Amino acid sequence: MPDLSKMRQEYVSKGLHKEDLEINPFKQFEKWFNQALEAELIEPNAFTLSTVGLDLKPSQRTVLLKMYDEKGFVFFSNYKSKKSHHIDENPNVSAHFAWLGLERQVRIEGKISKISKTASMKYFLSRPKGSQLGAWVSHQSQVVNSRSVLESKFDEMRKKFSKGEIPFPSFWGGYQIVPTYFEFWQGGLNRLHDRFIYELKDDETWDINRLEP
Ligand SMILES: Cc1cc2nc3c(=O)[nH]c(=O)nc-3n(C[C@H](O)[C@H](O)[C@H](O)COP(=O)(O)O)c2cc1C
Repeated sequence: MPDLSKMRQEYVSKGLHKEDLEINPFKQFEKWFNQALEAELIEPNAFTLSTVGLDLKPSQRTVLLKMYDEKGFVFFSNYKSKKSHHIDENPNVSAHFAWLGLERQVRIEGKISKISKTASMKYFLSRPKGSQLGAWVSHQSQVVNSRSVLESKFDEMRKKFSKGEIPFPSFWGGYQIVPTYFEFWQGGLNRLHDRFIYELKDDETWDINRLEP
């Protein structure tokens, strides 16, 4: 095994200052997201979604952000997957974007719910046919004996839906995370990183505070 204790990245960015922050965390997210795009980071819209079910055991997985606005952050998934079972049991989730090429991370916490069927359908219809069929094929998070089972099912579905549009699967759709908390982290020299949190207050404005690194 390589000596991991010697792996050390010095963070050299100019830091994050309170006066540079947007008052609105969605605007701050947008600013950083655009910079992640400009920096051509790999899949900047990929984030880690954490859920906790009734068994209180946390679980994480990567999903892709497909839309965001000041209402929340949207991704799509199978509504019968492990994440969905957790979400049915407990709507409190967290999202984590690691933009390491910019020495940044963003943490978001909030409540999640399904988006409307109409909005899910609209996105489903915009997907490539292969992805649409993939949604039909996968009983996401269930055990399958072999890859060939999936490939045969894919062929079966392709034949079944060869004419016209592929119908919308009722067990698939979008989720929206509505944040109550954001943290923007910027790596700093000598491990003195900059961390700013935004917490939603009762009057719908956001409290901004710096955290120790
Ligand atoms: C880069 C990347 C992007 C992914 N995007 C999604 C996604 O948008 N939606 C999704 O359901 N799964 C996505 N996955 C797969 C999930 O990480 C996960 O394997 C799957 O959703 C099942 O998770 P669960 O068993 O916890 O429900 C992605 C995986 C990777 C590595």
